[in-house]
Amino acid sequence: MIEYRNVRVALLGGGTVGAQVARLLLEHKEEFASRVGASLELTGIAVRNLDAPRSADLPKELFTTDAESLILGADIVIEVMGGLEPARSYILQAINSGADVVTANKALLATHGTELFEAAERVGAQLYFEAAVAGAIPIIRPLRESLAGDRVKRIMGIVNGTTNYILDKMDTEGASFEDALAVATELGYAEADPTADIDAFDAAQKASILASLAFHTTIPLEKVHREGIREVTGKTVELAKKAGYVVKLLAICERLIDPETGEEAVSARVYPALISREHPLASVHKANNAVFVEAEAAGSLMFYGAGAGGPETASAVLGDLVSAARRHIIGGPGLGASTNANLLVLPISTITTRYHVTLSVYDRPGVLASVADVFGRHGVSVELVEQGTFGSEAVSGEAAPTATLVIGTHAALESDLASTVSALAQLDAVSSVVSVLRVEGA
Ligand SMILES: NC(=O)c1ccc[n+]([C@@H]2O[C@H](COP(=O)([O-])OP(=O)(O)OC[C@H]3O[C@@H](n4cnc5c(N)ncnc54)[C@H](O)[C@@H]3O)[C@@H](O)[C@H]2O)c1
Ligand SMILES: N[C@@H](CCO)C(=O)O
Ligand code: NA
Repeated sequence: MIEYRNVRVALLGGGTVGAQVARLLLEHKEEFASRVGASLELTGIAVRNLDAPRSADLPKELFTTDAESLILGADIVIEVMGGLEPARSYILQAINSGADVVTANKALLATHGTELFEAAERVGAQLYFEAAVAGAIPIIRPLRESLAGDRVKRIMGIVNGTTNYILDKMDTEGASFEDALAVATELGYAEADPTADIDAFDAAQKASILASLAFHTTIPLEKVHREGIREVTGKTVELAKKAGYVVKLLAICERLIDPETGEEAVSARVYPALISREHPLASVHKANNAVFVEAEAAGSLMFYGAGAGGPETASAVLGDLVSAARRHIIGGPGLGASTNANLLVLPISTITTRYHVTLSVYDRPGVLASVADVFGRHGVSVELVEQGTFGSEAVSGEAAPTATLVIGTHAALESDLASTVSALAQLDAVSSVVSVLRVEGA
């Protein structure tokens, strides 16, 4: 029997992800030891409530509420607690006491990443975070290592499992937003506060991490344009379906030219968009994620798989743990990531894309002409107009027939589209602007 050296692993968090990390670590102890060349000893699991139900049957004596003592005795600390504090302080404590760190916490990395990476670099500690973006899918390591010798031009993908689950259920089963969210929460996909998913904070955090790695530039969270799926109604999904599209929450990070200076710049943005049903992203169902990466030399790459879930996310955490443990026993500093390209992050107003504007209009003569005139005056070229009459709306106390107009545009500048929409809302013929959705992936 081989006598392995011990690597002490402290686990912070025993929830959806943490319980599965602990289970797999204990179940495959021998395999981990032979793979790493050291025994990975789980020294404890820090939790808030010792008696909370767990998704795995784990030895009671491993649980503690004293995270700080657990960190003190650890070689590697895995943080799967979530939230900004005390996660930030615990990770800093771990780094400063000589431990390496594995985290799944995108909120923390997108908010305090610079501080944590600098702290790790100062002492040569390793900081791994594969689980923070797109769950089980290997995407951090490909960007940080495999593509480090290439120039990434564009990333487009679905990076939030919860919202994909909701939109998919609305599209395929006609489910209500609320019912689909309840199931996604039950299945452990949603964040502790699902607002983070619905309002796309989670996707924006992931876009900030992806763009920073891809473009070697710190992309602060507040520079990521963010729109969530709260406004996406059953009607929006139904109209999209009729027109041959599906609504997906997309994260897009790309290199662009700054129109003002002619210099290279970048954009990072997250919003619900229409994707043709023929596009590969249209067939990303349930809580799966998919990320397309376009690089100068490599060309187009596609990463697909489970974006959320306990065992799935635990797989990414454990992959990081194996890497960290191997390096821990060999010694030497952790992996760095360069951010010295310092590219400017462009505002959303400078982005060009196609749009579908859905209007509810009064069914009167001349409506189409006045709507088309507004688009023309703002320099937005119309590609298609579709009309369907349904419903009626009260005007000055009387019911008046209303029609739905869907106007598809050619590629237009975001700022021109925004002024078009404001002007449309002022037209007498327009009862309301039902939705404005970008069309991506053409
Ligand atoms: N659930 C997923 O599918 C998924 C996927 C990828 C990344 N993540 C990330 O993984 C992390 C954990 O997610 P989760 O779904 O397992 O969360 P969870 O809410 O199910 O579990 C959190 C665990 O951390 C413990 N905890 C929280 N605050 C604590 C504190 N102050 N002291 C001690 N223990 C504390 C809780 O007791 C609980 O055991 C988050 O950062 C999340 O964004 C989750
Ligand atoms: N709440 C996140 C977990 C995975 O990061 C999601 O739904 O994608
Ligand atoms: Na991942």
